Amino acid sequence: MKILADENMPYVEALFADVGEVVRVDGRKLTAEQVIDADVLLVRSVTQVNRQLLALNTQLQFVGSATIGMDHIDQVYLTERNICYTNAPGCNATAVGEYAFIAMLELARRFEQPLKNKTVGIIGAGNTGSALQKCLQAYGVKVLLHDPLLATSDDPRNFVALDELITRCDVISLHVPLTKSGAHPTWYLFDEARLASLRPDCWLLNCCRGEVIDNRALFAIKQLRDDLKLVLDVWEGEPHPMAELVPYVDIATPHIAGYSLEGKARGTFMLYEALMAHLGLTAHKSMDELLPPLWSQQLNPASVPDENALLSLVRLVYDLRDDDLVFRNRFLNHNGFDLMRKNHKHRREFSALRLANHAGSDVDWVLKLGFSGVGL
Ligand SMILES: NC(=O)c1ccc[n+]([C@@H]2O[C@H](COP(=O)([O-])OP(=O)(O)OC[C@H]3O[C@@H](n4cnc5c(N)ncnc54)[C@H](O)[C@@H]3O)[C@@H](O)[C@H]2O)c1
Ligand SMILES: O=C(O)[C@H](O)[C@H](O)COP(=O)(O)O
Repeated sequence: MKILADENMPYVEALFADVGEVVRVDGRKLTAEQVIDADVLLVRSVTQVNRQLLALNTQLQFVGSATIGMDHIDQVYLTERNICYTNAPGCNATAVGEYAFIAMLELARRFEQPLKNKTVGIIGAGNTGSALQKCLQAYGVKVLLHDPLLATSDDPRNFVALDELITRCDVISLHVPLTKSGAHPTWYLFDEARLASLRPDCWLLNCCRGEVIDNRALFAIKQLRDDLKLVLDVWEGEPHPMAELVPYVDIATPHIAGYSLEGKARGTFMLYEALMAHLGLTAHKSMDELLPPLWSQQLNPASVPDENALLSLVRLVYDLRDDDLVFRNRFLNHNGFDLMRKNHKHRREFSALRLANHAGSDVDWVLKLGFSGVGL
């Protein structure tokens, strides 16, 4: 069995080598000729899996994408061809939730506006939106949710209309899939009119797909409104972000919000489990065997963190400023965006750090954020 796998997907050999021959490929440049004799295709968000890519292949039986987003997979075509396909829902949700939370703490410090006093609106309350909600609520920040699909499901949470969320929220974080059709399309959800309606001093974060915000309109509005603060991990037209926009973005990264080692390992592992099920085999490997220990696994904090100390604590796990700096220095280089993603040193999630022997303080909320505890 020939397994074609993106070169930037970790742990493929560890999990798939005894299922078949693993061949690594550059997912962005993958051609129909390379796919001709593949039985299994393991991709990331940069590979368009469609009629054109699979034109020469008659034996493909399984496509796995180690991502949450599915906008690069032509699901109708794969169904037509009777090819089994899957993604990895939720694999990097914690990473994205923690990224957005850390980004808010960074803005709070930089602009001297405590996060604790703000109301945060989450648009799209699925896996990544809920992971952010968990962090914010653990820290005691007021959260409003907008998700028209979940609002009409049996989800017990309260949801508000989009316009109400925009009117009431100081911070807005986007967590929707990119869709162009259906009852609630998200393509340019934040167009010129919506951007213009953001509250004074609003912080806008996009960790889902670049095209959910009209980037030209965003650039135009930033010329007029210095009060808006922006965190963009995703960009319209990746891998070529709009160069003029970058200097106006307060935290800018190359689509790596989901790049925790745990998230990446979980993504590959979910595909391993799905392929084994598809082949009728038992998945006997475990994800825990894959992850190395954190450089420092245990910390004995001096006091329960206030917002500044909390930021210092989360920076131990992930210093977002490093990724922002690298992005500004390199995004205009040839192939810069993709190289930053390829060479990204995946961070760890909060759970990799254990807080120990805390002197009788209430650390419950820190644990609820996702840190582990020892002897607390
Ligand atoms: N930056 C990154 O590294 C990164 C990582 C993971 C996911 N993503 C992107 O984020 C998206 C969301 O991920 P997720 O795991 O939360 O997905 P999810 O499917 O768990 O949740 C998405 C939610 O959005 C809701 N939704 C759909 N249309 C909406 C609309 N018009 N308005 C409001 N809500 C709407 C859905 O009902 C769903 O609950 C993915 O599709 C992917 O494109 C980016
Ligand atoms: O949809 C997703 O899961 C994310 O956008 C994911 O982090 C994209 O990363 P990639 O597959 O391009 O490595």
